[in-house]
Amino acid sequence: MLAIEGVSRRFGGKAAVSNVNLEIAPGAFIGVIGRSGAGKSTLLRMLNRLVDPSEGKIVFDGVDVTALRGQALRDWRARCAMIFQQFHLIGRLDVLTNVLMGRLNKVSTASAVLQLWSKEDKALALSALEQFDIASLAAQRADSLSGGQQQRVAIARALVQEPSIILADEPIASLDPRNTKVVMDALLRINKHFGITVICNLHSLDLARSYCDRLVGMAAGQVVFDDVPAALTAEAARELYGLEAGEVMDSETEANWAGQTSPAGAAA
Ligand SMILES: Nc1ncnc2c1ncn2[C@@H]1O[C@H](COP(=O)(O)OP(=O)(O)OP(=O)(O)O)[C@@H](O)[C@H]1O
Repeated sequence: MLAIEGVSRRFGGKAAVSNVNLEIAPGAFIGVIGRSGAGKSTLLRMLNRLVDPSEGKIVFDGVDVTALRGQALRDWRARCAMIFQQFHLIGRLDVLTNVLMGRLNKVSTASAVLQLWSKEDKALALSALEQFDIASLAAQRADSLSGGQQQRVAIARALVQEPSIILADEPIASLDPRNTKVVMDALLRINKHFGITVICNLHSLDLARSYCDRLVGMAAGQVVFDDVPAALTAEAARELYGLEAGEVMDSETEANWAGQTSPAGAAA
């Protein structure tokens, strides 16, 4: 169980996240939604300690992760893998080596520096690529891949960390609709097949409703909605997004929502 207890983060005098309290059960697929600047990225970054809270605690299975230092903090970051909008691969290295970077925390410093990967690590990395139908790209330079392929490599790299949680910060923001579906399906597969908790910031409400089993809506740093997707009515979404509502839900979407009681369209 991941518990976020009274967590806030200020930058200067400005509160980016204010007194957030959430309990997240293992195996959940959570969509964090809300308008630009609502505090979604800051919340995710605090979970794996890229940003430290100004107040409050984050507790995972009884351990206060906000207090971790040194190797214990590195272990937590490996258990709480992060996927970014811009993939963060090393372009000049081949795909397999990029995935193996996810094993860095599991090997000795000497092996890591010399990139002496064991057969087992290589097999694991290849198998992760196979999960997402990109094993044939293993020897290619990462920067020769399409955006959707690069994001799948980033997801494979996260998977070989053997994480308990995957944090995805707008993972499809720079992808076209076809690659968006491929990448969201990959996250759903990780969630359903491996039981890994996924917490995903999403701009598109349709995707959030289709793929997630719980939506956390943020506004001005606070959680203002926390429920199953079917509970997010068009009216609640308009309140959440204010002037941005037109961008994230068109009139056709609103009409669909009116009669919809359960999420649809996601591939298992
Ligand atoms: N490192 C920082 N220094 C100063 N202010 C910051 C920093 N990071 C975030 N903020 C501010 O905190 C607020 C929340 O930002 P955050 O990026 O968490 O929002 P978001 O909901 O993820 O937005 P978006 O959807 O646009 O990415 C914003 O006002 C932002 O300008």
